[in-house]
Amino acid sequence: MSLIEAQGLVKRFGDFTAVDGIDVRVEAGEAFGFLGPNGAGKSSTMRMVGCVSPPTDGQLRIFGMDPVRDGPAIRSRLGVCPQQDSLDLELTCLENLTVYARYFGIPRKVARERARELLDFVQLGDRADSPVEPLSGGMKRRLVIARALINEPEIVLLDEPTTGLDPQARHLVWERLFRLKQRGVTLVLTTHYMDEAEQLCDRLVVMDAGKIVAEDAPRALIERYSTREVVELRFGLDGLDTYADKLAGVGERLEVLPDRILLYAADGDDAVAQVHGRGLTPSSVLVRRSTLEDVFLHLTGRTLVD
Ligand SMILES: Nc1ncnc2c1ncn2[C@@H]1O[C@H](COP(=O)(O)OP(=O)(O)OP(=O)(O)O)[C@@H](O)[C@H]1O
Repeated sequence: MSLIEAQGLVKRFGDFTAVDGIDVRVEAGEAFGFLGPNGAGKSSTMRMVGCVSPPTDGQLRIFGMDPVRDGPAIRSRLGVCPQQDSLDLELTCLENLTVYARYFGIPRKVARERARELLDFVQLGDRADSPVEPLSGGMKRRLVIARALINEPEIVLLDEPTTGLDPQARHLVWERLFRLKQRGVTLVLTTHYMDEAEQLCDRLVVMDAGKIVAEDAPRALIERYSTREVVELRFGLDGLDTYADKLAGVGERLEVLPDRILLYAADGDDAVAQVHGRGLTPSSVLVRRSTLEDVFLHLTGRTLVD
């Protein structure tokens, strides 16, 4: 049995359809991602899975149960890290965890022991008795992860786990999430960062405008929808379409963005030689590996982050 199973899942707000008939299966022990730009319907999906927002239509089963009928039973086995940290700023780090533990009816002594272990796990052991307010954004995010683990959940839902964090803080969060996965916890996360999706997810769905446009392992998606390498060419901002016409036939495909042209080719250096062979002199040339951003661009014609 899959831990999460959605079929034709729909969420509407009035006339607006935020989630438009998606099919998803999440298996035990995997890290599963919803990748898409702002407004794609990722959070709305997570809120349905978290049993805080009832589906408008379709089927949803979590641990084989119905989120509307069996919400409390499902929630007792879920850990939730919402997009907004929602910590109690006046309490200490430890108290934030022990107070949260009460919602699950965890005995006080057990809660305190677990809270201390979890604070160590997220590298906040030395902050147990400090107030939350002065913590950095990255520390607060790790505290929310610790809080989400207080009921020893089988699935942890993470809505944009590193949005707003600096690179170093993001890496610390990623590293803790890797550890969690190693412990056998199933992770379900949303992100609009393609590097986060590539780093963390075993499998993901690409979402756009409420629909799933592709599903697979990150590498498999890149192999299917992009080329091995990409050449980024800059010529100044004007006349990119004219340059694109002159580049017809170089590489397998090209995309014109507002500030650059992307040439998709198995061999980037070979493509660059062809660009020069056509008498073109870009102001900058960058050869890089394809990413999920290229997959998204190919599937939707738009970039993930504007
Ligand atoms: N309670 C609501 N009432 C009306 N519209 C909503 C509501 N919640 C979400 N929406 C709309 O549904 C769409 C999808 O929102 P959702 O938050 O699920 O997207 P998302 O992919 O998670 O993006 P973000 O990263 O910005 O949260 C958006 O256009 C949003 O404005």
